[in-house]
Amino acid sequence: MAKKKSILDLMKMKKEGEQVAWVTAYDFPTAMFVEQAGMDMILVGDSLGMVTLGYKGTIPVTMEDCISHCQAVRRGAPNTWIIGDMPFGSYQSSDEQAVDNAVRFMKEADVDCIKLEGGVRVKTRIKAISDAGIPVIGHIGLTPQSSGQLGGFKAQGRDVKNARGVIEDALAVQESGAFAILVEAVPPELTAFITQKLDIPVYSIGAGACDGQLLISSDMLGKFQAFTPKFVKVYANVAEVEINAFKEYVKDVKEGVFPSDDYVYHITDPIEEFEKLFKEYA
Ligand SMILES: Nc1nc(=O)c2c([nH]1)NC[C@@H]1CN(c3ccc(C(=O)N[C@@H](CCC(=O)O)C(=O)O)cc3)CN21
Ligand SMILES: CC(C)C(=O)C(=O)O
Ligand SMILES: [Mg+2]
Repeated sequence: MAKKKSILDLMKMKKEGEQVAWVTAYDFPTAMFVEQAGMDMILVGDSLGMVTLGYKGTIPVTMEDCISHCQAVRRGAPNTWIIGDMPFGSYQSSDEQAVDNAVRFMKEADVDCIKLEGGVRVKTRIKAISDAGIPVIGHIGLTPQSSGQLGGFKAQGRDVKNARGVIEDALAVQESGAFAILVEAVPPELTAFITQKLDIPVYSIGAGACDGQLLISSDMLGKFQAFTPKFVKVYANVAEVEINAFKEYVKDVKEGVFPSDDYVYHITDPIEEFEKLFKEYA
């Protein structure tokens, strides 16, 4: 089994040009499979609200939801770098609130670092959490928790005015002490510029080439049916596999094909003894 990565390994990978591959996971079995596949990191995204709980967005997700999913993922992937995703409302009020909740992720869920959304406007939050000794990943570009302000889940930085804002956010994240940054849904030209401008690793979800790539596991496995962002490469159709299996089971049950003799427990006393017992109670 591969040794769990440290922050130094991630820095070294950037320096040596080795790409970092990561996905989201939300539950114990997926975490096990991801670790067995040799993934570099796992994000327990607040996207769990959409892909495992069925919410329309990430706003309703609570600290308790995140902690409980992080715990399940840690049990499944004890040797993988795990990122806890701070949910909406867990760092918006104050630096103190942000530190308290980041500490909860570390103490209660044994994550390796936390991620939070925003650039310029969360500078003091990133600094406060970093100063508490907790590694922080920034998250800029399309920030789903503020999709209301962005007018929906819309790609960012496509015009020069908006791209300036993304660059300012990237600089703010690095200055504040984050050890890495995730850029979501911006054009590859902008990501490339940010990657050569910053010293810290730059990772992408839907933002083209840089130091590593993230995808939502449910999207790449074909398990999320509400929508599929343009940037998702679909590697499997797990929904189809599951639906077909459930259909077959329904058919077997209705037709009395299941359970056949292979799927029952056999008696250990002679049948005559059982018949006597049944007669006694008949
Ligand atoms: N399952 C899942 N996968 C994701 O990648 C994901 C989530 N959920 N939830 C939170 C955010 C939202 N994501 C998205 C969603 C849509 C686009 C997208 O391609 N938007 C279109 C516009 C759609 C519209 O017209 O509103 C675009 O061109 O920007 C990008 C990222 C990424 N994140
Ligand atoms: C969309 C990604 C980057 C995320 O933050 C999540 O999965 O919650
Ligand atoms: Mg998130």
